[in-house]
Amino acid sequence: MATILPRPSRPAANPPTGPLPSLPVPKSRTSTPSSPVNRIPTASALPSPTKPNRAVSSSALPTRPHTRDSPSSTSNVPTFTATDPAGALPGGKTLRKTISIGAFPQPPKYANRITSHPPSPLSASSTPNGETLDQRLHAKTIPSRESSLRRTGPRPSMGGRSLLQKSQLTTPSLLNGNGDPASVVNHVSPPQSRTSSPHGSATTFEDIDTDESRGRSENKNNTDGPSIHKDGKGNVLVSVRVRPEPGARDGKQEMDWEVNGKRSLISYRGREGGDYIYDNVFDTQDNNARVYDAAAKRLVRRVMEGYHGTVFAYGMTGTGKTFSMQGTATNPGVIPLAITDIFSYIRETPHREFLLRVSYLEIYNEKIHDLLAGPVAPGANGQQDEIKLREDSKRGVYATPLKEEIVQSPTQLLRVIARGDNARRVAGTQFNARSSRSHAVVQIVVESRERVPGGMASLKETKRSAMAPGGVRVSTLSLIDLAGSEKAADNKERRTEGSHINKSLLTLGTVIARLSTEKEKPDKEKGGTGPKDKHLPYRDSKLTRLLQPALSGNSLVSILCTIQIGASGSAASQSHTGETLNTLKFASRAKNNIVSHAKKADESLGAGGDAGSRALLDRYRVEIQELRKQLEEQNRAKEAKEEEKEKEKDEEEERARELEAEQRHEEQMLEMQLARTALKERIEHLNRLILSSKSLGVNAQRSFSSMSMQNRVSMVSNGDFRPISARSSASHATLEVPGRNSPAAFPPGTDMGSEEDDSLGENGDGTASQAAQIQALQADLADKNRYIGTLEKRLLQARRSSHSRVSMNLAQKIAGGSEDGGLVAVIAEKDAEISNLRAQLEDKEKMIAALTTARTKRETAIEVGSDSSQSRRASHQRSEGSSVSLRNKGSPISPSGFQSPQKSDMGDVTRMLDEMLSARRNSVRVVSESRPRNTE
Ligand SMILES: Nc1ncnc2c1ncn2[C@@H]1O[C@H](COP(=O)(O)OP(=O)(O)OP(=O)(O)O)[C@@H](O)[C@H]1O
Repeated sequence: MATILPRPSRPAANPPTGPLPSLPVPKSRTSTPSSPVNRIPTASALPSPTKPNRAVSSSALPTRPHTRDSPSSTSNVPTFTATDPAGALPGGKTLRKTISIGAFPQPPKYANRITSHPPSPLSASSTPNGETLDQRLHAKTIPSRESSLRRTGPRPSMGGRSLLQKSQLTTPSLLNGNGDPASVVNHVSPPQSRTSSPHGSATTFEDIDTDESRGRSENKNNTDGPSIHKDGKGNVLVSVRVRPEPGARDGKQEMDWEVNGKRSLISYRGREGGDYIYDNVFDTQDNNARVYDAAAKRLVRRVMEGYHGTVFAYGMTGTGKTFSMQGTATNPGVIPLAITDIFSYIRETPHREFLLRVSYLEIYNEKIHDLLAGPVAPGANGQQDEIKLREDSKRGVYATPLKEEIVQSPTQLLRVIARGDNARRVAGTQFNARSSRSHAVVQIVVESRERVPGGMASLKETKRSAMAPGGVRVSTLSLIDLAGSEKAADNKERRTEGSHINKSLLTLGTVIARLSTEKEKPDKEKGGTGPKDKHLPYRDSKLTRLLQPALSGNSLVSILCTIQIGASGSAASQSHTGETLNTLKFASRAKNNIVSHAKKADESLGAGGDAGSRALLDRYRVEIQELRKQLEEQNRAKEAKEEEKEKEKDEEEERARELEAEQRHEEQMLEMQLARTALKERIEHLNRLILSSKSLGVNAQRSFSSMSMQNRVSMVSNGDFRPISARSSASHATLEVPGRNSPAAFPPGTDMGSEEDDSLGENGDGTASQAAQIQALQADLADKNRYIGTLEKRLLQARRSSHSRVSMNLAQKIAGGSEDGGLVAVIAEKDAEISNLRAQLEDKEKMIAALTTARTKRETAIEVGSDSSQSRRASHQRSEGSSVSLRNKGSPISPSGFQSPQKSDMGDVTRMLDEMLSARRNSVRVVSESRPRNTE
């Protein structure tokens, strides 16, 4: 009789250093097949029909009739009866600390979620016939437990225990319910199923389980059915699934076996037989959805809440491990259903944000391979990097380097896993045409954190605030499909694989068995140092090393053991029985020995430390922040650059405008210079003319004097005095004619200017003077023509240079009365000047014509005069005295024939010149008035 003593919880990562203890002999768990009656629950243990909760619990962990106080089986066939038949220690002493999966915090009640949430994104992963995964699940009718295998009539031990009603036994699930939202709503877990941690907090040692309490639990179980989990404490959820025998008729199972799903019981009445009761027993009729709902669903929920969780399938080759974990398109297994639930949970938890990453490895021949690594790159020697197992205080044991893929949808996650499945090593064996030759481990790392109210916008710049308000919670769901234990195969390769598989499974069994041994050893026996002393051979195989965190209690664990029961007398029966019993023993040991003290993962704050560096969510959040900042900086830099560019462009435009303005200014200056020069020239010229006129005034008097002499002569001769206008007698042109004094023409002592000489001519008779005047006028005319030509040329040039600009801006300038309006005025002035000069030209031409005419007439008159003088000379000789007296008086006597025409010609010319001069003066005055003063 063994006594289970209290055992302290074991740290997660504390490899034992003490000597190897001997292999466990679970005496305390041996059952006595000879007294099975005692292990069978009494009628009182049957669930009460007055407890409707039981049937609607989604947790509805199947009845676990604890029969640990029943007579034990033989030492060779340990059963679930792990307790001392004597019951608890005196005084109700706590014997061990265990946690029931049934006591895991329940998932939140989402009463309306079926109706209020959008369809699952998994709908993308529809079956070939268009069904979605959910649809498939809904369509699948969960077989009644009444269809459990019941081989024979009621055994004495089962007494009058009646079968549960179908409605009570159907395990409702939010995923595989009957599709009626109302019924789904009602199918929430009963409150008693989460007594230990109602709000999903860490499991605590309040869940201490004692033999005594177990005994009570059993009684309760017997009365309350599934509500046993209210108090019933298991440390791990262990389920056994029976694979249908190919070709076996329903109900015609091996006579030695009884599989009772309702009671979660498997009984074997053969040699070394006994009753085995687990958390769940699935018979051949149960489909994968039912298996998932009962064995993994709640664990997956807990993982989403922050617990580590491990589900693994264990069993002999060909018994349905892969079938249960992966399933088929129409009967999805634990992995796809877990994925569905993970994303459902994310949808139902809007106040948190999640990041999922997945890795997939296999342990083949004691080597770890990354199933997601893809084909090995050429040149890599045909081998992947060797993947090693490492351990740290935060992560526990982990494989590295291992590819992790971030996934965002169920479809994506399923695809990744399908990719890994394809890479997994399978081969045909004696028992399975497609036998998994490796242990396959899917790990889904779930990171989650509280959503930041107000979204990212409210996040400030610091990293710390980027983490606010809570830290990141990291938990891991490990879904493991172990390779099947098998007997030695003929094929060498299979033999090698088999030996590795068997060795690792054996180590797993040893570790689990030793957990029990260590647990049972009092501290004193172990040397008094507690858990440090125990040696658990985790390192003996990669599998146990990888499973170490789960087995040592850091994780919630659900073990699905698969068995196959052959028909009596069949070969399968013979060969399977031993393996099946081994599997059942393994399950029992695991059930009793693994102690879970799994706690909700801490929420790591900040990016420092291991946990922080692991939390991709944090890293990404920080990275997002930093990238956002970089983006903002880049935007700012870009804006600044653009502004600078704009400024440069503006400056360039400004420069171009200034240059243009400068050019325009230069042009204007040039034009003005030209105009100024022209005006200066003109002023000089006109001044010369005016001065000539003035001097003509002086000369006119002189001329007048000289002419008055003539006039006097004429007055004397004919008494007719006609004053001659000083102006009329002189042309400005005479000024430019070089003077040739003719003293003979003027009285001695008279101050005669050179112009007087000109005006009087060489001969003193005005002939030379007129010719000179004509010459001078012609020269003046040529000058003026040149001047006009120059002006016209310059004007043309100026016009050409500013034509386009002026024409463009003319209207505006005129309208705006801008300063450039002056240019127009200048042009207009120049036009006026040109027309004025033309008028002058015409005047001069007229003057020349008049002078020419006058000269002609004068010459004619002179000729006539010379003829008369000859005759006069003759008559003079005749009348000598009279003529001398006249000459002495100084009174020239003009012969009428000579004097009259000359006088008339001169009058015409003088009048003409007088008119022209006055017109000229007027025009000069106008021009000089309109000209700015500074042109001087
Ligand atoms: N519960 C079941 N219902 C129907 N078919 C099943 C069931 N379990 C297993 N099978 C079938 O049995 C065969 C072997 O199953 P599976 O490959 O899952 O076994 P296994 O335990 O994974 O074997 P191994 O360890 O060799 O990989 C498969 O063809 C599978 O479809």
